[in-house]
Amino acid sequence: MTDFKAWAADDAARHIRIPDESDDKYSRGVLGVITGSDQYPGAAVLGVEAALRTGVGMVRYLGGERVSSLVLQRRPEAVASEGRVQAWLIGSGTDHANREDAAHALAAVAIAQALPTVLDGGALELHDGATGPVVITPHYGELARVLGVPKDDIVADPAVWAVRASEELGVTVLLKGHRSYVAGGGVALVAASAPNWLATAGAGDALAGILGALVATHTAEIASVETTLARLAASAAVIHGLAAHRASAGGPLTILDLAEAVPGTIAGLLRHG
Ligand SMILES: NC(=O)C1=CN([C@@H]2O[C@H](COP(=O)(O)OP(=O)(O)OC[C@H]3O[C@@H](n4cnc5c(N)ncnc54)[C@H](OP(=O)(O)O)[C@@H]3O)[C@@H](O)[C@H]2O)[C@@H](O)CC1
Ligand SMILES: Nc1ncnc2c1ncn2[C@@H]1O[C@H](COP(=O)(O)OP(=O)(O)O)[C@@H](O)[C@H]1O
Repeated sequence: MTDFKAWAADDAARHIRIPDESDDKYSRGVLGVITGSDQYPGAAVLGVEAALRTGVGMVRYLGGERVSSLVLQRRPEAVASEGRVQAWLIGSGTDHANREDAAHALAAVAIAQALPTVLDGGALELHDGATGPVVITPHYGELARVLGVPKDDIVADPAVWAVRASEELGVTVLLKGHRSYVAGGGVALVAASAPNWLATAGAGDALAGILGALVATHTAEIASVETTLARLAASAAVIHGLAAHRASAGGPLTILDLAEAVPGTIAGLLRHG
């Protein structure tokens, strides 16, 4: 039985890259985002919103015309054209069964670039063709789909399945739930900072955006230290949970409220650990 280390606020605080005076938008990290679809355009908006509020040099959003337009309406800071990126976030708000859409073709090109990549939603299965370090962010139902096992098996022992999935697939796994289990690079971490109010549509899309930003701003560490992706994934879950608490204040929350709470959450972590 693997021992999971509890990942807390002070751990997450050590995984936030603070820009210094030599930084520019490229040196801070550019996150390429291929998310959303005509069926689920909101997922793209939520992921981009969360990534920008987590802190990144630039978000490059690549997707269909309608989704791009919604993303830009909400976040004119996003750049909707191809160019240099340091990391990818792919798949939130896409359907794994639809391999014909524009996003899928873009994703195939992206995963061949050997850059650190977050795979979510309909892109989880793309881990197979990826050439760089990958972190996948399934919920229990999605991990069951990816591994081809009954969802009840995952529900019965999520920690064991997170480790098994990481070993079988050769990726870092962030298995989402009330407790989120992370396994990869030989470490096993658990984050349990979120209120149950977070069980609401779009929460996972925001988590993927937060993680995408952390990954894009730590690419040198990811290349040199094998445990980095796992530590960033657990840190994203902690930031997500703490921002949910801040947005909730004991009551219901919306995901845009959560995203709005992310900068204050990070500032609090940097002040107090
Ligand atoms: N605003 C937007 O644009 C939004 C877009 N979204 C996008 O939608 C896409 C589809 O994602 P989805 O997970 O919603 O797929 P969906 O077919 O419902 O689930 C498949 C089965 O899995 C299970 N299951 C689900 N959740 C579970 C959980 N947390 N924990 C455990 N089990 C869970 C459940 O199984 P059951 O309960 O029936 O056994 C269900 O039948 C994806 O790309 C996502 O990004 C969403 O983020 C919403 C907001
Ligand atoms: N009961 C709960 N308590 C705390 N967090 C939860 C709970 N249920 C779900 N979450 C969190 O909410 C998010 C749900 O993600 P996901 O199922 O992918 O949602 P969506 O697809 O709607 O974006 C995950 O980050 C998960 O950890």
